[in-house]
Amino acid sequence: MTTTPFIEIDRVTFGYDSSRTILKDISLKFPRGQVTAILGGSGCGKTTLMRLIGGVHRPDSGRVIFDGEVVDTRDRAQLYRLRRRLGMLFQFGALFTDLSVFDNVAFPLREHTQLPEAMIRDIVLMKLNAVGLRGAAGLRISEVSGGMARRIALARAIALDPELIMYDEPFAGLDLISMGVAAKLIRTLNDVTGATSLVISHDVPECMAIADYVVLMATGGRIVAQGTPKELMDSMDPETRQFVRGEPDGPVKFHYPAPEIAADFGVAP
Ligand SMILES: Nc1ncnc2c1ncn2[C@@H]1O[C@H](COP(=O)(O)OP(=O)(O)OP(=O)(O)O)[C@@H](O)[C@H]1O
Repeated sequence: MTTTPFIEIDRVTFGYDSSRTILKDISLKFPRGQVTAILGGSGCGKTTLMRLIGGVHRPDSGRVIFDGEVVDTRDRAQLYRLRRRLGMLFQFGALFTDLSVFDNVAFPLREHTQLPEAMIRDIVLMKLNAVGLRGAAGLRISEVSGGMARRIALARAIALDPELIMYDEPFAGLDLISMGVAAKLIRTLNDVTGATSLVISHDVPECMAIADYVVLMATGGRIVAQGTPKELMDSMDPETRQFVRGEPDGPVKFHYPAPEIAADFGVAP
């Protein structure tokens, strides 16, 4: 087994405009074949990090290294090759509502390969089978539930056998059972396909249950802690504890700084 990370974020700083830095001097490594979860509150820069890995944006400084190759957003040929090896599941990964479940999963295969239709059929059914929805191939998107839609989007994301699968908030808006199904699927797909997975989420228990390695990220892309789920659960660091245990107050305050409550309501303290 090689020790070279599949993805390396090397001292990356990035802002959408010069007035605000979203990620500041971040370094991370994602090992091949593992599920890494990046946990963090809303707006801390998780999706931005994923976009940088996908070559959507260019870091202001630092490098993103994909399987030993520095990602260069100006190199169109490289980007095309890179994206072919990448499956991205966005938070609201839009399915084509006027197409059937089957045609949604077949879409990337028809777009990116010259495979004959008979082979596309076999691959689509295999991918749908992997997410437990082979029987739903003929349904229209309007006929499926939210949890099913998420699984169809996943089948579509793995249609081209990506080496890296990135999930943006895969558990958002799912009920507990669908959440458990989604979590187990991410783990299983990673293991059976030999892919490397990156899960971006704020659902602590689900990520702790399936990830090999967890990174805790705070505002400004600051890395609070990283380690195995067990290491983080056992951590005595107050900020890490607050994060993984979901305690409302700790070093990160629940209340935005405000005057004393009595002063705001005009009553004597
Ligand atoms: N295209 C954009 N242009 C300008 N600012 C953006 C853009 N996309 C995101 N931002 C800002 O960058 C910051 C980080 O956003 P990002 O989506 O990476 O956070 P996140 O951790 O994924 O949050 P969430 O969990 O809410 O999706 C936010 O303050 C957001 O408003």
